[in-house]
Amino acid sequence: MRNLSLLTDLYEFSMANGFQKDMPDTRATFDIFFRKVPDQGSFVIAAGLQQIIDALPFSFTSADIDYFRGLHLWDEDFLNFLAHFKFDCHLRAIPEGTPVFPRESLLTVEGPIAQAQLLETLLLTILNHQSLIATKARRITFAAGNRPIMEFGARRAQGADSAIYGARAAVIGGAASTSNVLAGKLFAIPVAGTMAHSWIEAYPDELTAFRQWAKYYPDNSALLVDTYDVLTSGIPNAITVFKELRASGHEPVGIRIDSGDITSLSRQARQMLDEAGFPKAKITISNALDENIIESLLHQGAPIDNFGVGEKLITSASSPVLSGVYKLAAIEQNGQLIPKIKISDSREKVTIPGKKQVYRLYHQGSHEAFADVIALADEPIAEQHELNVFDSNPLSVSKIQKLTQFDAKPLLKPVDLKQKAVSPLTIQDFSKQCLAELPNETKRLTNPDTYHVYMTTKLANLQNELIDEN
Ligand SMILES: Nc1ncnc2c1ncn2[C@@H]1O[C@H](COP(=O)(O)OP(=O)(O)OP(=O)(O)O)[C@@H](O)[C@H]1O
Ligand SMILES: O=P(O)(O)OC[C@H]1O[C@H](OP(=O)(O)OP(=O)(O)O)[C@H](O)[C@@H]1O
Ligand SMILES: O=C(O)c1cccnc1
Repeated sequence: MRNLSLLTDLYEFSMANGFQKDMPDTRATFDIFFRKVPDQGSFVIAAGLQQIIDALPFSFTSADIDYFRGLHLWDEDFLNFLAHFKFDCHLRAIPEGTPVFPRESLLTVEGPIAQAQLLETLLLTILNHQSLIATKARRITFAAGNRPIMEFGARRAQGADSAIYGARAAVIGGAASTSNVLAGKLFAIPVAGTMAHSWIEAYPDELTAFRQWAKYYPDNSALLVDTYDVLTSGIPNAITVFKELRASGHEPVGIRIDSGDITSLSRQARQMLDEAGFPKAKITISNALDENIIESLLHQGAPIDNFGVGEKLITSASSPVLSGVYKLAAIEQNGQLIPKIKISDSREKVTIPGKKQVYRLYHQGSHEAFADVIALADEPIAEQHELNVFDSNPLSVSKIQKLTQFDAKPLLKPVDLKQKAVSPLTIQDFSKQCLAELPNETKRLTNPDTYHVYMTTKLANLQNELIDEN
């Protein structure tokens, strides 16, 4: 495992140095949340917690300390603190795969303020990346209906980490497999693939190339049919080889089309394969696909069985940033909890103070979620029969609402840093169950209905008091 303890911004160390001198006994609570959902969707799929767990507890080696000393920024007292501190931060997090909404804490850190501050950048880089890609993958898998998505993005990912952890996140978000072998090995994800154009180009002709492939992989014969001409060369040659395969006792897998007008090519390919006696041969499509193209292709009636999706998924190309932030919510001094707020001219940027819990609210006795509510951690929400709340969106009309006949499930759970990793496919299943609980209209790809995130009146009052005080 790599040591990522230095993967942080310099200012975190500069602040930690001052905190350690001015308030060594102060504990702090920080929240991670985001304000906007990529692609104007309504939810984000939380992902990345396992890699945060893998990176903790963090500590510094003597080589790190020597490096810090060479920066000439901090005194020996602080270097000594960095060399010897005992990690004492406690994390609570919403489990990976859960759909989460703006302003909700996905993860909270409670610990000595200097240590908790040092975690900001590392935690954000992991959660922002994986949650972004899991969310994009979920959009793409929704568009594809029940057709499997193969994640093909490694070559176009922004570097090795994005390829590896992006593949993990893509599976959490719904991809069935990855072509990325390292991700397959590291995370026990199914690996899958076809062939590249180089295979066909390397042989004297397309038919020979297909025959050679069928010889080595008689049961994995997904032939790439667009190197020369799909309809006059690729499909007829594939059909010839499929007949030979069948004669030798093997059933062909299918074809992949990677260019041209996919609707007309897949339609004609389907007809040719059916007429040749191969109605079960699958048609796989790739070529800069995303959720919009996939939705359009299926709307046009293209008979596609599988999708290979690379660059637009692994980079979340249409919306490449999830701006999760790490904000101080409270400090604890001399046994007293003091809620903290960040005020801004922009209403959207005013933070929600205090140590909090996030609840998913269900219609009583059902699995139908209708809203979330952010509460102070010590409010007994689950036991209440009636709840007065405000919309947590500072841009909505601030009107009190009375909620009744609900069941409330707390989402933030204590994180065990020793917990064993579970497979991304298991997390995908969990994610699907959580998504099934949400109202359908909030899951539309375009203009989804808002899923309300409320805050309790107690929390809203606290926020208003702190705004008035500051
Ligand atoms: N029927 C269709 N409806 C909507 N989008 C399509 C359709 N057919 C293809 N596309 C998409 O249009 C884009 C076409 O891109 P491009 O022009 O690069 O492809 P191409 O020239 O056919 O292939 P290449 O350049 O890879 O040889 C791709 O994103 C592809 O997925
Ligand atoms: O388009 P993506 O969604 O990223 O899917 C992966 C792409 O990677 C391969 O292309 P390759 O690198 O061979 O280049 P190409 O675009 O010329 O086919 C493959 O043929 C797909 O087109
Ligand atoms: O296996 C494939 O077909 C594949 C893998 C990566 C990128 N493009 C295609």
